[in-house]
Amino acid sequence: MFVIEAVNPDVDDIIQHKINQKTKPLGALGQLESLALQVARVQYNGNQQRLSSQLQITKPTMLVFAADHGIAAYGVSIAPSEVTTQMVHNFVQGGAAINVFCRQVGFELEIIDCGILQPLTGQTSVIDQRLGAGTHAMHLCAAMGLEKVAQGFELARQLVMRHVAGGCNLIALGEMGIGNTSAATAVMSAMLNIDVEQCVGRGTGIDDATLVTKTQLINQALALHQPALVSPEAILAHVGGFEIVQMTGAILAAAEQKILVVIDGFIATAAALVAVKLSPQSRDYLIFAHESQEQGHKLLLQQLQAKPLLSLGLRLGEGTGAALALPLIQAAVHFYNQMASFDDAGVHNVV
Ligand SMILES: Cc1cc2ncn([C@H]3O[C@H](COP(=O)(O)O)[C@@H](O)[C@H]3O)c2cc1C
Ligand SMILES: O=C(O)c1cccnc1
Repeated sequence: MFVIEAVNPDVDDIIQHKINQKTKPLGALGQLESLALQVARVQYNGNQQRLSSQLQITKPTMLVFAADHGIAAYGVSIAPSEVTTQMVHNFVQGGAAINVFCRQVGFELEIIDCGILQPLTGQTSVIDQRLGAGTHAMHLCAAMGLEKVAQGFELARQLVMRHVAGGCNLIALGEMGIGNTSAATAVMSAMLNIDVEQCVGRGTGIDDATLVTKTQLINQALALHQPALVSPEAILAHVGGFEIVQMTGAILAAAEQKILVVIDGFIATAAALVAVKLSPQSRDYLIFAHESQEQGHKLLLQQLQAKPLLSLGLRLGEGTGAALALPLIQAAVHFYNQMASFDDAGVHNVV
């Protein structure tokens, strides 16, 4: 369905040489160097002619996908599902952490209702891409039908294509959905065939008793659907969520459009895992912003061979870690564009 090409590696050596010739000891900008290489690979895509143009990040856009989860009614979170809608309202008012950080770093922010329980009433800036009023409780029946996955992918693709047509060349993905660390855990466990106990965590900060319930319900869901979990799409349908589906679609669409995608925390990384399973080529376009506090995130990142830029002990989601990573991505772009080479600066004799 998505046509995704890996980045063309033909000018990789030239890019790496340019980075190596900057006036600094070899490798001294650490992870910013691999980040600059990644941005340059994506933006030049093997094209010699393009090498003379500067790297640039244009209209960086944070897409926050919101949805509710049936399992949230069974005691897996610190908050009830109503808080999802309340937080979406907060996003619209500009008062949430993601609003603050997006304003600070220069991200455009767009909120997408993928299926919260109670849609906001009246005229709002929220994009309506609803797949339902929350998913079904996954430990009792499939979270959604398979057709919702295809529908969600297509809605996300149209959304990303609109942004690319408007001049955006970097998107970041965040989410809001009470209970969605449960869905992301189930997706991770099913995709990787790893025990739930190794994937599950405390989400927004649940206590020991709630963690026991959460683990048990996720195990129950996976046992119930086991025979049907035959493909990434089937896993999304049975134990995923509307926002996880649309984040997966947005990643695939961004890779199709050959633009960079910044991945936030555990839930967004679970969507990235599904996207990379569906299209290994999409991995080239992904920047992993941070390692969150969620227990399974480290293992999930390892499985994707991802080395995140930040580790701040965040456990919020919303795209907050991805927002905070934008200045680092810009720093990589700026050093690549602006730093003098040894020849330019007349600096020599560095071994
Ligand atoms: C007030 C509030 C604001 C949030 N903003 C993001 N999340 C985060 O917490 C949820 C996932 O955690 P769990 O699976 O434990 O419910 C998601 O909505 C996520 O974005 C929030 C959670 C709360 C309570
Ligand atoms: O890592 C995340 O994305 C995360 C962790 C806890 C709660 N919400 C999101």
